[in-house]
Amino acid sequence: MTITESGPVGGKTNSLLAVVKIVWAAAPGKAVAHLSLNILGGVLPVLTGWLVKVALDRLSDRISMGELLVPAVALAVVGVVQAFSQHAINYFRADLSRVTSIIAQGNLFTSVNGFVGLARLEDPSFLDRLRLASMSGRRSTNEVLEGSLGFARAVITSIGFLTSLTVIAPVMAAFLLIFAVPVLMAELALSRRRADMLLRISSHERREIFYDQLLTSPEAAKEVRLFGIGSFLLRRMQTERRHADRERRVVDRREFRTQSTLAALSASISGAGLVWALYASAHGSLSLGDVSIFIAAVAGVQAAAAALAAEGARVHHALALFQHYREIACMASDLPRSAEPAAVLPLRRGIEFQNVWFRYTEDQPWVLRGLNLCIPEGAAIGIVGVNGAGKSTLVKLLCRFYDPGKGAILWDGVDLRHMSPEDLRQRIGAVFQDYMSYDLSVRENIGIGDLSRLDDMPAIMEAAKLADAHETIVQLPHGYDTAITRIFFHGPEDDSDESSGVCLSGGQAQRVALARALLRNDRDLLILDEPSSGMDAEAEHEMQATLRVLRKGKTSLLISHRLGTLREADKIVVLADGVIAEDGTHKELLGRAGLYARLFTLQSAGYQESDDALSGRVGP
Ligand SMILES: Nc1ncnc2c1ncn2[C@@H]1O[C@H](COP(=O)(O)OP(=O)(O)OP(=O)(O)O)[C@@H](O)[C@H]1O
Repeated sequence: MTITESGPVGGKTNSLLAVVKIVWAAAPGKAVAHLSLNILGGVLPVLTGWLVKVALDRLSDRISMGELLVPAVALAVVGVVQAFSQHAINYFRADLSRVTSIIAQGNLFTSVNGFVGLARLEDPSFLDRLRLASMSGRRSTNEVLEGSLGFARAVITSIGFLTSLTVIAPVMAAFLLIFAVPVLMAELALSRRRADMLLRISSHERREIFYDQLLTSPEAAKEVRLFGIGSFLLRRMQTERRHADRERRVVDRREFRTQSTLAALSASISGAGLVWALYASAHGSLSLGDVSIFIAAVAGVQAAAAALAAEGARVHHALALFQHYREIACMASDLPRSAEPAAVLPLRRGIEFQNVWFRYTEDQPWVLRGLNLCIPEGAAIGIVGVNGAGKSTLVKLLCRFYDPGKGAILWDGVDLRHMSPEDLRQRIGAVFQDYMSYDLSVRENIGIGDLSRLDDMPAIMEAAKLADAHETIVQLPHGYDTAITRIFFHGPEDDSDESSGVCLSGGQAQRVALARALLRNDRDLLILDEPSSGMDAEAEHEMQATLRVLRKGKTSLLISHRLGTLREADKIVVLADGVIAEDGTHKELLGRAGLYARLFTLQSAGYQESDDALSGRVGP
C-alpha cells in the first residue's frame, strides 16, 4: 500500500467539504432546517440571560406589573422554543445520520467492488484501513456534521455571552477569551492522539474479531472442541484485547490529566469572578440584573468554551477517521483499467500465456517463471501438478484477479489488460477450489451464477440436474427455496423465528457450486478447479461423465489431483517449478515416463491395493 496518512484525497478541509456534499445530496431540506435550529440553539441561551437581567432590574426598580409582563412572557416563549427546538434537533440528527450513512456505505462498497484484483483484500494493512473506513463511513459523517454544528452553536453562544460580559466586566471577558485558546489546543492534540491510537490498535482489534469468530462459528466448533483449543483461543483473544486496552489506557490517562487540570482552572476563574461580582454589587457598582447576566455569561462562556473544545476535538477526530473512508472511497482500482477497452468477442482462436512470470508480492518467490501455454478454442485442457505448483494461480490470472509481473495473457491475441475485466469475466464460468456456499436459498445459490436468470427456474433446475444436485434439492423442506444457512433461520431476507434453513454436506454444497457455474454453461471458457473433490466415488464418476459430455467441443480447463478424471482431456499440462514440465495426451504422457506417469502409477497402485474389485470403476 502506498497511501500516506494525509492520503491522496487532500486534507481535512476537503474531507469537511466531502461531508457537506454527502449531507446535501442526502437531504438538503432537512440539512437547512437542522442548521437553522442549531443557530437558534446558540442564540437562545444568551437571549434568556438578557431577559432574566431585564426582569430582575425591573423587579428591583419596583415598576408596574404591566412592564414586568413583557420580559416574563418573552422568557416563557423562549423557554417553549428552546424545549421544542431541542427535540427537533434530535429528530433531524437521527434522520440525517440514517440517510448520510447509507450514501457513505454505498460509496465505500462501490469503490471496493470496483477493485479489479484481489491483492488489496489480501493485504492486512489495507484490511485495517477498510475496517476503519467502514466504521467511519457509518458514523463519521454524522460525527463531523454534529460536531461542526455543535461548534457553530458554541461559537454563537460564546460571542453573545462574551459581548455581554465585555459590557459588564471587560477584564473577565478578556481573561476567559485567553483561557479558551489553550483549552482548544489541548483538546485538538488529544483528539489527534486518539485517532492515531485507533489506527495503531486496528490490527489487534481485527485479530480479536478473528478469535471471536473462531470461538463462535459452527464451522470451527468441531475442531475447537475436539482439540480442546477453546481456552487457548480465548487467551489469545484476550491478549489482543489487552494490547489494545494498554494503548487506550495511555490516551485515557493523558485525557484525564489534561482535562481535569483545565476544568479545575476554569472553575477557579469563575469562582473568583463570582466573588468580585458580589463584592461590586454590595458596593452598588453592579445591579441585581448585572450580577445575574454576569453569572449567566461566565457560566455560558465557560460551557461554550468547553463545548468548543469538545466539539472541535470531535470534528477533528471524526475527520481523521473520515480520511480513511475517503481514501478508500476515492481509491483508483488496484489493477489498471484500459481507458478504451477492447471488446471481448467470443473466443475464436484461443487463449495464450506468453512468457508469464508471476509472484503474489515483490518479497515472495515467483510462482510462475516464464510460463508459455496455449489453450486452443474448443479444447478441454487438464492441469496437473503437486501442491503449490501454481495451478489455481494460473486460473486466477486467467480471470484477471492479478496481472502478470512479466509477459502477457492473450484472448484471441488481445492482452487481458486491454479489456474490461467485467466483460472478460462475463465470458467465463468457474468453480474455484475454495468455492462459496452463500447463506441464501438454493435457488439463489445457483441463480447468482447468472443474475439475469435469478428467477429463471427451468434454467436453474437444468443446471442443478447437470450438477447432479436436483434430486437432493427437491427433498429439502422447501425445495429450491430452502435456505442453506446456519446463520439465518430462512435466509438473510427473512429472519423469522421458525427455523427451516438446512446445512448441506460438503459434497452436496459442492454440487450446488457446480450448478452455479453450469448456469453459465453458454460461456466461452469453463474453469473447473477440483470440482468434485468432496464427492463420493460414485457421484464423482457420474459427475466426470457429465462434465466430459459438457466439455466436448468447449474450451475448458480442469484441474484435478485425481488423474483418472483427466484421461480424456485433449491435452494435459503438468506444472512444475513455475513452468510446463510436460504436456500431451494421457497416453503420450504415460509413454514418456515423466512426472505425470509417476503420479498416475502411484495413484493406480493405491487404488489397486485398497480394493481390486472397485479399481475398474473408481480408479484414478
Ligand atoms: N493469495 C496468495 N498470496 C500469497 N501467496 C499465495 C497466494 N495464493 C497462493 N499462494 C502461493 O502460491 C503458490 C501456488 O499456489 P496455488 O494455490 O496456485 O497452488 P496449486 O497448484 O493450486 O496448489 P494445490 O494443489 O495445493 O491446490 C503456493 O506457494 C502458495 O503458497
